[in-house]
Amino acid sequence: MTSTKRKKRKPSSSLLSRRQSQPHSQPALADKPLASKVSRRLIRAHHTTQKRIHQALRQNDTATATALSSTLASSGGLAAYQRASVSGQSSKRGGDSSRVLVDWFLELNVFSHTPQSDGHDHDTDTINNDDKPGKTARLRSRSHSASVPRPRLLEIGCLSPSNAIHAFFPRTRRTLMDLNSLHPEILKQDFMTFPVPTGTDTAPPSSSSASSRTRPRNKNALHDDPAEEECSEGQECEDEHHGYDIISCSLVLNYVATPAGRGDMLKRIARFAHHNLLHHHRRQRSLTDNSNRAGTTSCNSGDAVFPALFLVLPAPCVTNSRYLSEDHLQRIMASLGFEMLRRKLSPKLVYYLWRYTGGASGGTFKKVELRPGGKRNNFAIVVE
Ligand SMILES: C[S@@+](CC[C@H](N)C(=O)[O-])C[C@H]1O[C@@H](n2cnc3c(N)ncnc32)[C@H](O)[C@@H]1O
Repeated sequence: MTSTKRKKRKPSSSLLSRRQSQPHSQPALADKPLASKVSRRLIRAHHTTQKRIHQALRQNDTATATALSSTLASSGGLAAYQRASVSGQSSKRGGDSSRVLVDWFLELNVFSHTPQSDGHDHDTDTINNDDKPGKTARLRSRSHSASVPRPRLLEIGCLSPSNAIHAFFPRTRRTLMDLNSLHPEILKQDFMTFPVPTGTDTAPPSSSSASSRTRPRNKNALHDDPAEEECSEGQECEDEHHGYDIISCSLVLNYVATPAGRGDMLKRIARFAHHNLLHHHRRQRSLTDNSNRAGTTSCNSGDAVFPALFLVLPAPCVTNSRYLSEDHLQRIMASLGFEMLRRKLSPKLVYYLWRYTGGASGGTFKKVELRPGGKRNNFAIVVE
């Protein structure tokens, strides 16, 4: 008897390029996710080819590197990879890793309320026009007092500004970036060349200069955001110089092709966190001084959490690697000044919330075999 089973066709590179449309039009594609097998295959192939390109370059084999790069480009390149990742993020597939961060923030009392069902955090959203005044006022008074600055998010490797966490960080409080921007709000920016906030070891720079140094204008932005310039004279303009309270790096570290490149990314994240920590210390000192003068006590639950890093990796990177275990990752993170606050392991992903304490133990971490075994992967992080 002949089998009537029909083989599913792989999407050809021409199909992928047809699906690839003009810049910033991809969010519409997220509505039509690729089949999960297809997206997994695409993601794996992209990672493998990138790794081979780096290996070839290391061996000065430019011919192979060029050939591999054009293969990657002809199969859709980064845009196809991102589309496959967006498919993985679709709610039908249980994607959007940021929901875990939202749960943790609510649990840690970083936010005292859930955002409105319209997806806007009315508590902090200064650019919302169709808000009912009464509701906004109630939420505001429940949460932020004038002395508690609103937290700011930096998201590395962002595919969409509509994930769960974004409802808590309105546009004026978030910087979203990616090597390839899929949305006008997302900066087309390599995090590794994004300026570290200045004044890391000194007093904070003046608001206007810091603003231009730490937040390059989004060339893709639809319009300038007036709230960015809203600090009036004499008012402490926290957001202009305090950097980022939470850095999200979800499924980005594993995108970096080399172990040393991953270490460099973590080191750079630590520099951003360090800048923010100094700000928190300064603010805490001034709050304590004010409280002492007024005979009151003040506290902010964000101070027990921020600056922080939300890190998400494919689970096998830590559960089944020859070169990285969770203990080893903790040692690396401690060397950079991070302590683990929360951790969640799902069958596919591992999520972490790390608080930056500033107490970096230092040291270097080479690629050393920790767990031998034929069925293990080679994911590694090298800190030099
Ligand atoms: C698998 S996607 C992850 C998307 C999303 N954060 C998630 O959790 O599903 C990885 C993204 O990281 C981006 N990326 C990798 N290295 C980057 C860098 N140095 N700077 C900015 N974005 C980067 C890639 O362009 C890609 O879109």
